[in-house]
Amino acid sequence: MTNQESPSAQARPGLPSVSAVTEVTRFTTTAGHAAAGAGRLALGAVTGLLRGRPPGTSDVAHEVRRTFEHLGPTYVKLGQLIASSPGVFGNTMADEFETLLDRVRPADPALVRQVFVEELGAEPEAVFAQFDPVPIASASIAQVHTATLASGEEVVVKIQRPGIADRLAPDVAILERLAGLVEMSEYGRMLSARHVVEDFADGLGSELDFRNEAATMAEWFECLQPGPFGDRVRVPRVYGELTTARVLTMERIHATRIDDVRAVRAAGHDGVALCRNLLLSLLDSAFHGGLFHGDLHAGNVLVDDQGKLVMLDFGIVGRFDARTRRILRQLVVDLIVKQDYDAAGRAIFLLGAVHNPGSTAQGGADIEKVAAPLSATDMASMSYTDLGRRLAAVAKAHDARLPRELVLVGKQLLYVEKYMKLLAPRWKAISDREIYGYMAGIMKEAERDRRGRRPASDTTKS
Ligand SMILES: Nc1ncnc2c1ncn2[C@@H]1O[C@H](COP(=O)(O)OP(=O)(O)OP(=O)(O)O)[C@@H](O)[C@H]1O
Repeated sequence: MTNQESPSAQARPGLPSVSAVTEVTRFTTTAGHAAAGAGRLALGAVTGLLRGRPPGTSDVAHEVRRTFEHLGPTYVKLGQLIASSPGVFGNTMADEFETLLDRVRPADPALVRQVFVEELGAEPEAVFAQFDPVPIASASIAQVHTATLASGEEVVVKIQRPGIADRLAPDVAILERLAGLVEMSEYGRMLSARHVVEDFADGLGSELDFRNEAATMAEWFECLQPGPFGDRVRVPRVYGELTTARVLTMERIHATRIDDVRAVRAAGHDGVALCRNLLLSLLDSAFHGGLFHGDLHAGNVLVDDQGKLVMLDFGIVGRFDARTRRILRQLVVDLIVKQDYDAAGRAIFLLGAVHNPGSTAQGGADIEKVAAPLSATDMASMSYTDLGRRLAAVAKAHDARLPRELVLVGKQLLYVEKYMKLLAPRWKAISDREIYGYMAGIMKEAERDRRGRRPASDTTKS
């Protein structure tokens, strides 16, 4: 989209002030981004969103979505978060951004083919018995083609978008500057926007090498196997000999997206069981495996015909070392079970989130104000947006910045919240027997940690 095609930001209701847009645009131009003109509307909208004024009309949402798509992978990822968080960004935006989950405009077919040949040394038709040049899905980093092996097995071939590494570098420069602006807000400061962008940049190299993704898929699956949820999840089988830095060949999964409520119900799956399994596998991989999926948007969470969750796209993951896991276990017990908010304040301090020494004394009382009302509610009906606002106020008072991994877990909980509202709106997670049992187990481990014994279920080392 050219700038002339873009509607003027001033003319649209619900968009941020002209000065905010100009301010952000100045940064995009300084960073030398090729699409800086087209970025004005998108970044203006982001500024509006951060100020709590999301575009409310569908035509504005449509323009912003098109601009995000045009601007490339980083903005597509941001758009995927918007699509999956109607509670934060509103239904109009979430619905419009839906296509960014897996229906982004495909890249030039000749260039895609060139990537494949550079990686595997032959044309796709020479490698596979059948290869479909029209992708079945196309998202931020890659597009996905179906193929059949000579043995007859159906596979998908994930091919990296051509030239993506070159497009990401200027995006990061813009995001770094934008993060500086975002940190002027309470929310942005608490979420350590600059650290999030730094980590994002650090992680890009790894995400762009699909061999890392293949290894992480196996590691994630293995880390859940010792626990009770290992047989409720799946990852596609990877074909190592047909996988390189920019091509990932794996088993083709025939399954339903978790947010396709009608299809999930028609297949006879239990919405409560699916949400419970997703939540518990997230908690168990984080608490015990030390490795959790960091991008649970609906394009990446499928339900197979057995009712198992099939997780795709391990490009973004979070990791907790053994010490952090111990502190988190203690934090859960202090907050949810004992409601000992002073101890919770100390745990948050230990996580490195609080930078203002001496602030922990008041911390317990402040945490109580945020956490106490939660014990009377449940996860499905709780508003994470309200919770976020209350947390931001406390964080401001204590100069707290959440570690990147906690921000990432929080983002996954927003996704889980969305699926709960769709599939199990009346389910009370807090009084669910299995979740209660799981939490009781965490409590016992925290007690063992406290006595200095290493819990048997700690499956990874720090
Ligand atoms: N093994 C598979 N079987 C069937 N479909 C798949 C498989 N892997 C990926 N897909 C489809 O391709 C889409 C994009 O794949 P993937 O999420 O791995 O790409 P990406 O570019 O890394 O995406 P993202 O923007 O989420 O990071 C998925 O949402 C899914 O629809």
